[in-house]
Amino acid sequence: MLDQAKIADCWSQLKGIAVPDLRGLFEEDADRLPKHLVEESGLRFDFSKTHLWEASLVAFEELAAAVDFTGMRAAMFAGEVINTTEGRAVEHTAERGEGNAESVAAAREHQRRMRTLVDVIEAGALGEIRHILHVGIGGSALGPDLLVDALARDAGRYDVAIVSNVDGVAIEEAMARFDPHHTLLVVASKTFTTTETMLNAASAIEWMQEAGVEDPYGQVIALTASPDKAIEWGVDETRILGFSESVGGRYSLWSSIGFPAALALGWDGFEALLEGAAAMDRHFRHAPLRENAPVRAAFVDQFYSRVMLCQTRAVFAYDERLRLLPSYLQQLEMESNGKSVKADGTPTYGHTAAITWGGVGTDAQHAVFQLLHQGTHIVPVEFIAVTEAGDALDPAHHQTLLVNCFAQGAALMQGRENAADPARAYPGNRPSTTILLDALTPHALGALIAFYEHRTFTNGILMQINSFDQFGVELGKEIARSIEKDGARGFDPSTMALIERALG
Ligand SMILES: O=P(O)(O)OC[C@H]1O[C@](O)(CO)[C@@H](O)[C@@H]1O
Repeated sequence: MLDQAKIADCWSQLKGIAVPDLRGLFEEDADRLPKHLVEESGLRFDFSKTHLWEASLVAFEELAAAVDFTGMRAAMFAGEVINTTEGRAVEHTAERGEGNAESVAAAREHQRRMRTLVDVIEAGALGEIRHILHVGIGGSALGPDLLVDALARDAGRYDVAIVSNVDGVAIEEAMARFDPHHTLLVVASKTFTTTETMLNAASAIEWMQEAGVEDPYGQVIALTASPDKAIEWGVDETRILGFSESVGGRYSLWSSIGFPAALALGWDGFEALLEGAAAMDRHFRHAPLRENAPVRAAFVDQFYSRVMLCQTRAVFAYDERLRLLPSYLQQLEMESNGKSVKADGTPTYGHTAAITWGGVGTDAQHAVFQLLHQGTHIVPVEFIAVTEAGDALDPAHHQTLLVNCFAQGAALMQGRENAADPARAYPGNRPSTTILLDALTPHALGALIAFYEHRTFTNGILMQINSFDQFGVELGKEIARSIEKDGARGFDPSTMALIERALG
């Protein structure tokens, strides 16, 4: 049983600590930078431009002890049922070889089948496959999409489209591009019941049938934790790649849900991704809290969200290959921690997940950075950049990209006074974190994504939230089903009028 009075005391203590000026923090402590840097797996996490200092770190360490952070972390890796509202263990790390032995062995067996299928497809056993049409949504799309877009854009192995939206415009675009005779249809759904995915999958089958593909179901691979449902739908058992129920949707890119990435990258690339994540798992498990990147990042998140009452956090990838990272993080962070009750069902203290938003640099500089520099909201910013260029053009491109990234962090902190012309003054003292990757390899991206997963989990623990359920998405789905079934009956006048006007 946690001591709630002690936890409340920790929060009061955190709120009572003076918030120093960022510029002053550097002036007062010549060693500030090394004290607020963590290096792991070719990733450098620079937390020095945030307002945390010795007193706040000590207070967060006390909070971590009060909420039994180490106990919760050990329970996750041991495969205990920490997703209590759904009665499940949380075992995405087993996919990377870190977890209880039985779950790791089960994950390895799933991976063995996945690898075989990658080889079989490469060998042409399913015909000449040129295109991969992956249909899935949420965690069954965002992760694979990020991986393929970041790592396989030049791999040239297959042309991959990840289609999620139920709006037919989305799948039509892929259909226009692909030849149905040479397309592998990958249906990704943990539950194999999600409306959007099942509708898109059915339309893809129709598209193949209309084009005269003899056996469209012979070109289907199902990625799911519900194999019975996939069989019922028409997929042959040999082409179903399973994964465990204890791997959550938004944590599932390491499992068979990552299949299109394994195809596009090749198995070695996919394995390197898993190894990078495993390296971050070990770091998260064993590094002391002060030197632990996901933990330090969660301290920063909690500080801005609950102490400074910032409602959002912004993530800017200064690398075109990571342009999908902000949307991936939106699901990971907001679906995990956007809750109002603690794991025990009682109301939470203060804000929970910040609203994650962002974009790519340098584009965002010419759009939203005005608000970051001079607006009234304080937004903790996260910059992600990569030392090694992703392009082969004039090095000026990459140099300009990096220079701009670092300049923005400096400008946010430094500010500039201008008493004579307030419109041109910058308050400064605005926080940012910078994550710098040596190179965007599968290993490094695996480590980066695992870092975000563990940071999200740590945030959940510090807030005493169960980060692994998502009941908030259910009500809207239920109402949609009821409208489909019964039409505009029994709703408020606004909803009924909309239904009648648009749907008749
Ligand atoms: O993989 P499935 O079962 O189709 O679910 C897709 C997504 O839907 C959600 O359940 C939310 O509606 C996500 O958590 C999940 O990633």
